[in-house]
Amino acid sequence: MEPVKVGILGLGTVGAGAVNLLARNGAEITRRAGRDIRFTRAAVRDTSKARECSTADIDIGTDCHAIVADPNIDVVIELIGGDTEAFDLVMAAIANGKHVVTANKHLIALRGNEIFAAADEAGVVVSFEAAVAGGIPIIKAIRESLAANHIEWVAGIINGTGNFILSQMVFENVSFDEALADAQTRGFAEADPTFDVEGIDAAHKLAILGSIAFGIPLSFDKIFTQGIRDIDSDDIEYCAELGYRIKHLGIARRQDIGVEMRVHPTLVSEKALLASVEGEKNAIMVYGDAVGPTVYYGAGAGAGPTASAVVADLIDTVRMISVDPKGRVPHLAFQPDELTDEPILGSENFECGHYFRVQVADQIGVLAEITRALADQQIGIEAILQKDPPTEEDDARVMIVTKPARESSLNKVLDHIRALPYTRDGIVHMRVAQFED
Ligand SMILES: NC(=O)c1ccc[n+]([C@@H]2O[C@H](COP(=O)([O-])OP(=O)(O)OC[C@H]3O[C@@H](n4cnc5c(N)ncnc54)[C@H](O)[C@@H]3O)[C@@H](O)[C@H]2O)c1
Ligand SMILES: N[C@@H](CCO)C(=O)O
Ligand code: NA
Repeated sequence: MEPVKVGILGLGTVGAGAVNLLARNGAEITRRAGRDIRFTRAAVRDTSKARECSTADIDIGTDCHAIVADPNIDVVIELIGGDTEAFDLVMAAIANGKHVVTANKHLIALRGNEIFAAADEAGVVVSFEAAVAGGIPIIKAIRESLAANHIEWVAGIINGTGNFILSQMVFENVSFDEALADAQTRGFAEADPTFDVEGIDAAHKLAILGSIAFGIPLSFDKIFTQGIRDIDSDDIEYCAELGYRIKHLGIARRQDIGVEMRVHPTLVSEKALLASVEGEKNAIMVYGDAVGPTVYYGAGAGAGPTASAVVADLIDTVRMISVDPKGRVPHLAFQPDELTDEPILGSENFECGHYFRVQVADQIGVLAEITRALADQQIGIEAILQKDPPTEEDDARVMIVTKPARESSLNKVLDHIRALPYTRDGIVHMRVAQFED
């Protein structure tokens, strides 16, 4: 049989990784796919630039549009990133009847609904395993292996750069900016690293996870998103004393009234599995009603791990080229006409434990006032810690971890505390993970 001919858009970290991987494992990949796979064309910005892969057998040019229009190309791999040019190219590839593999979570999170509708219409497949948690097979796990479950929640560390920075701050005493620069040098960070530190990249990935877990359309713009920039090293210390690590998590969770979709710094019990995930590693927990909690751990970024997912998608694509489109795994796990518009809840409806730090004048009765405010809202206390602040010696810092409570109730407590005469400005609030593993 003729080899499957593949065109690659972009030969950066992931593109070069994919070329190297196919070159290294080509014979074994053919045994799995049932056909030879060849990278025949690639488009790059600068043809004179040295590449991290051999390009001897690849026809290299600068015109992505020529590749997506080439009748000799069966599959297009999009690895240029972004949601503008990449969108036009993916849509053109689909219109030309080509299957597409992409690692671009930004593109899928923002434009996936349109892309999948066009792909279904054209009878082609758009695969995106590499887009969420790089090499960890989380898309396949949720879409296929857990397909019999009612999925109740998904929670995970889904940005390697952010987790790397937090690990460096805790264990190496490195500053935020130094750790970020290190992550950039190592090739984990996005082209625009604010996507990593402000939680946007994690929100892109959570949009995809929530959609395939719950059967809802991609809803990136409704995700509550906070990054890691404002995490204070004092809170890292206090939380450690209380038995928690601060991790940046993406959480998608069902409630009776809708779906929570949130990305934020989260206190995780130091005994929980996610607490021990360090550096650029990712880990995702998925809770299905039949299977219970499951965990997926591994490299969420980098050339080799991401290429692992890209090439696996390519093999899957080759295997199903001859399959009736109606018999293929649906792009968003549920049949396209079975997606439901469940409400995505605002933060006032989040239900979880809460951590807050308040600085007060150190007077008799202050702590009693704070705990009374919590009791008035029926919020239980999990732990309390009191410390002297680094400077103002007549003040005290009080840190409280609550039992799970609706955030609107917690906000009433914080408003009450803020209005007390002895409360200083700047209450710190973070949410606490409440899942068991
Ligand atoms: N690096 C990772 O660890 C990782 C992991 C998962 C997903 N991703 C995603 O994979 C994609 C690629 O990431 P990367 O790390 O390889 O980025 P990269 O910056 O290393 O490579 C992208 C390449 O595309 C080229 N390019 C951009 N526009 C082009 C155009 N119009 N024509 C030709 N070439 C063009 C750039 O010059 C660059 O060489 C992104 O969507 C990224 O979010 C990356
Ligand atoms: N910048 C991303 C790359 C993988 O998607 C991260 O750090 O997780
Ligand atoms: Na993946």
